[in-house]
Amino acid sequence: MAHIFSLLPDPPSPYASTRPPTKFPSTPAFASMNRPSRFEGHILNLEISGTIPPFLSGTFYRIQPDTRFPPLFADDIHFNGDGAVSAIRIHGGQADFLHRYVRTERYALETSARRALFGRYRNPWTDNESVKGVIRTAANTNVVFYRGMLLAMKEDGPPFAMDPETLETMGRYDFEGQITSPTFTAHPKFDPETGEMVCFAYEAGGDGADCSVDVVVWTVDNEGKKTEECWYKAPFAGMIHDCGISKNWVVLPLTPIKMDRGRMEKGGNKFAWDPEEDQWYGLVPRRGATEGDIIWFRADNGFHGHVAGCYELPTGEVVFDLTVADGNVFFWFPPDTNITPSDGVAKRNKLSSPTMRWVFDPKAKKSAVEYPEGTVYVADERVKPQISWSTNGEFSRIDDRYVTKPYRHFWQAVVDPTKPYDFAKCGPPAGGLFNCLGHYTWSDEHVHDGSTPPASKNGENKGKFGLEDVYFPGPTMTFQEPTFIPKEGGAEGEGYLIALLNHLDELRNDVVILDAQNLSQGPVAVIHLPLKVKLGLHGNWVDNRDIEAWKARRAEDGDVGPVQVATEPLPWQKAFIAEREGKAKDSNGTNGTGH
Ligand SMILES: C=Cc1ccc(O)c(OC)c1
Ligand SMILES: [Fe+2]
Repeated sequence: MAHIFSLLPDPPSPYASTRPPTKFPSTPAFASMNRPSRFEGHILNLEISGTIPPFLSGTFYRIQPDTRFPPLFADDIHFNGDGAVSAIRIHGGQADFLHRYVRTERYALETSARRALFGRYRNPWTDNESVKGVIRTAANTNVVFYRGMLLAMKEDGPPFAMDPETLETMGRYDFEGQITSPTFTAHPKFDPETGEMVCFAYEAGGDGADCSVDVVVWTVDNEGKKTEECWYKAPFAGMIHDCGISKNWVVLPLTPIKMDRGRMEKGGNKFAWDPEEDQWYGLVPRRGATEGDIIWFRADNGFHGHVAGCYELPTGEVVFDLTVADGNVFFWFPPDTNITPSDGVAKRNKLSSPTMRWVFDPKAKKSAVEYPEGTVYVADERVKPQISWSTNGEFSRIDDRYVTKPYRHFWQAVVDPTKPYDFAKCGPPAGGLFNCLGHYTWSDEHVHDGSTPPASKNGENKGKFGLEDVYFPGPTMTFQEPTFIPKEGGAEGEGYLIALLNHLDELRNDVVILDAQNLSQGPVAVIHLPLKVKLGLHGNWVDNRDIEAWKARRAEDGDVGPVQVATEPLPWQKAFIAEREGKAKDSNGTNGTGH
């Protein structure tokens, strides 16, 4: 309940215009579960209902945007908030909590100024002059355990390395100088057979804010050495948020929300939804690729969610499963014409978001098409989903030991609008009505391990394609992305599911742990947080043995040694500095030898 004083207008004051803004906007982007929390801290021994299996020993890392200063623009969006990482440590049936911001460059500068300096989401033309040339990422989308560090990542900039134990930020990470692109994905994938990390970046050609169509895909091997790098041209400057990897291929879903430099220079949005544009899928070889090896497959308009599985059929075709919504999920990036943002929210809440299976043929015929920014290699035939499972969820996760392989199980945060919702207590469901957790099991004929034929192709094949096991906790709660915890030595999908639960009435979070094979029976344990960590994006479970083993390897006398963070500005920053110095010389005339 808002305190009465917060409802009053600020009294007139002669000083009001000389100080930075002191309040967050009263928009939905800053309300309910998304009202900034802005704390850091540690809680020893959280309250628990039920019983955490005693053999679970590890940390559930999570990240959420949590804006620190009232934004420069009152219509600012959730995705522009500063990355804040939670670590829920589980050991011996007990749980502790640690929560800290990622110390990005943005964090440091805004702290010194005690105010917001960076403007709109991924639009440097809206920034304070003093931060031009600064890496502006908020590192707020994923936290990935990588070779003994925790990488906080957002797709508009490089990752930042944190200490997995203390959550102290060590600095920007450039893979020991091997990766210096301006942008880097928040969804790298790990090949469980080879230990390789396959990762990519889009808008990667220039300074990371110039709407370039350059896409790059890398592999970093099990020793941390970059072994593959290949650059491609996309048909337009859109978003490529997640990816899929099979043994030999990478799939890059290009979503029809489009950047426009002219719009950005005028202070507008980074992206606009284009309802007329296709959804595209780039298929590239994982090894030895050259620019012309990409095949861009086109399909009817749709909005990509997150990827479940990706693998190859015995015939060599590539199966790619992800949720695809039938409209603009990011309603805050409306089309340039013909729609008002409020229209957008209403429509978003009516979208359906099934899990679609696409099957791409690496031998598909393609043509080189000349685009203004370069050659794009487009498949001659359009594609359709092979099947569409009406799961109506998002944030698909699988048993990560099955990345690249035929898999059977996936889990999602699920929207079931037929279940009761207590609007009086909760108001509109911030972040979407993800009121259920779902476990889905593909039936035998849809697990193509070589023993069963694929389903009919390119049909309008909609419905259920296996078992559904769904948990609905009640009318005042929604879920965030679930993460699978494998049971040691267990078969695929045997283990637990862990997720943040939002109490929309109390504005507080719990952490639920469920038997991954039996969600509908409800949690085996609920860890109660005494506060709200907000709505976040992604998380990962890291076994304590991995944390300990890497701690030893990263010690001064360990075989790998301490993490080496970036020591030099990125190439785009060096070019920016050189250009600025050049301009300064030209304008003040001190360079007498100049041209
Ligand atoms: C789909 C999630 C998504 C995509 C782009 C982002 O910048 C982001 O920030 C939190 C989140
Ligand atoms: Fe994501």
